Amino acid sequence: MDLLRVLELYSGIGGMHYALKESSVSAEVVAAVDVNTTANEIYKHNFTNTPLLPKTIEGMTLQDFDKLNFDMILMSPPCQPFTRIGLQGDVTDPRTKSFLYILDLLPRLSKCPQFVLLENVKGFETSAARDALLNTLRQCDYSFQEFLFSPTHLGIPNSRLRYFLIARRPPGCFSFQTSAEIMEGFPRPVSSESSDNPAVPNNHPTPSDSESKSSGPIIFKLETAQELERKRNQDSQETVRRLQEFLREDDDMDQYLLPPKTLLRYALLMDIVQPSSRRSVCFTKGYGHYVEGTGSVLQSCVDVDLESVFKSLELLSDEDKLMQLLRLKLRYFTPREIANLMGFPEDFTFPEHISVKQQYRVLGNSLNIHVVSNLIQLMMS
Ligand SMILES: C[S@@+](CC[C@H](N)C(=O)[O-])C[C@H]1O[C@@H](n2cnc3c(N)ncnc32)[C@H](O)[C@@H]1O
Repeated sequence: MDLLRVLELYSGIGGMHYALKESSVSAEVVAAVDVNTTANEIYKHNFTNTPLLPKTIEGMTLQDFDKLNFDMILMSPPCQPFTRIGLQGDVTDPRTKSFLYILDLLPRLSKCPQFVLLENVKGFETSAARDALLNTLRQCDYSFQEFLFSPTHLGIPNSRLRYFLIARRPPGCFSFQTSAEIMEGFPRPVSSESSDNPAVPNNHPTPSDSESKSSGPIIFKLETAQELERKRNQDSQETVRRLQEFLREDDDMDQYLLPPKTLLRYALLMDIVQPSSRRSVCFTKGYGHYVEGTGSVLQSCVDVDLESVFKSLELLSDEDKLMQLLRLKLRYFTPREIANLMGFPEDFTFPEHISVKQQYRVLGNSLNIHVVSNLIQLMMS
C-alpha cells in the first residue's frame, strides 16, 4: 500500500509527527513547515530525514503546495489570537494571517487532501477563524467533528484542555455519527450506537480542567474549601495515573529547585503537587521563568505536611517563612518530565546547546501526543 502523504504545518518540535508515528498509520511526512529557528533545530535533530521548510506558510505559493501532493494536513496554528488571557484579536491578529491564507488556498488546490486535523486552544471554538474554517470545509465537501479534550481524559495526570477538529472528505466516511455539538469524549462506532447521543462517556472520569478561582473563605495558601476539595477529588481518581510514573531525575537536580526569592514572592500562588498526585496544571511556555499559572511545581520532600507549612506562614518574618518553605524542597518539573507527560517518546531529545528555558518554551507550545494519536486513528477508522 502507498504511504499516506502528510503535510505538517506549524510543525514546531514535531508533536504532530510523533502523534502520527504513534497512531501506526502508514504515512510519511512529506514536508514540515515552521519559521521558528529553535523549534526547527529541534525538529531536524529528531527527524533528520523529513524535509523541513524553514519559512512562513504565506511565503509558499499554490504551486509549492500542489507539488507536495499531500493527502493529509496536520496543523496547530498560533493560539495567542484566541486565548482567554490574550487580547483575542482573532482574525484581525496578524498571527492568524497564515491560517486564513491556508483556508483561501484549500479550495484552489489541484487535489484537496482527504484528511485534516487541527489543534488549538479552548476559545478557538467561539472565534471567527473557526467559522471561516467550517465554511471552507463545507465548501470543499468535508465531514468534520470538533472536540474539547484534555490528556486527563486518557488517564494522564496533566490538564491541557484543547480544541481539536478532524475532517475527512470522500472517498470513505467517518466510522462514527458526527454531531454539531463539540464532543468531550470519544464517539462510539456507528454499529454499537444505542442512544441518540453519539458521544461515549469518558472511560476515565475527568478531573475538572477549570483552574478558575472560586469565592469563599481561604483555608490555607489562598485556596478556598471548594478548591481544595476539587484537588482532593482529582487525586482520588484511580483511573488517572500518578505523577511519579512520569518523573525522571537529571544529574543536576539542584538547578530545578525554586530559588528563595521566588519562594518568598510566589509561594501562595503556586500550584503544588506531590509525586503521588494524579493531577498537574497545564505547562505553558513561560514555565520555569514565570511562576503563576504556567504549570505545577513538585514537592520533592514528601515527609513534610503542606498544610502545616502554609497554615500561619503570613505571620512569620521573611527569614522564618523561607525556612518553612525550604522544608518542602519545591522544584520545577524537568523538561524531560514535561515531555513524558505530553507523550514524547524516550528517543525524543534536545540538541545539547538548547537551554532549559528554550526547552520549556517549545514544549509549552506543543501538544499532547497521545490525544492527537487517538484522534488520527479516529479520523482514519
Ligand atoms: C502552537 S505552535 C505549534 C507547535 C507544534 N505543533 C509542536 O508540536 O511543537 C505554532 C508554531 O507555528 C509557527 N508559526 C507561526 N506563524 C507561522 C507562519 N506564518 N508560518 C510558519 N510557521 C509559523 C511558530 O513558530 C510555532 O512553532
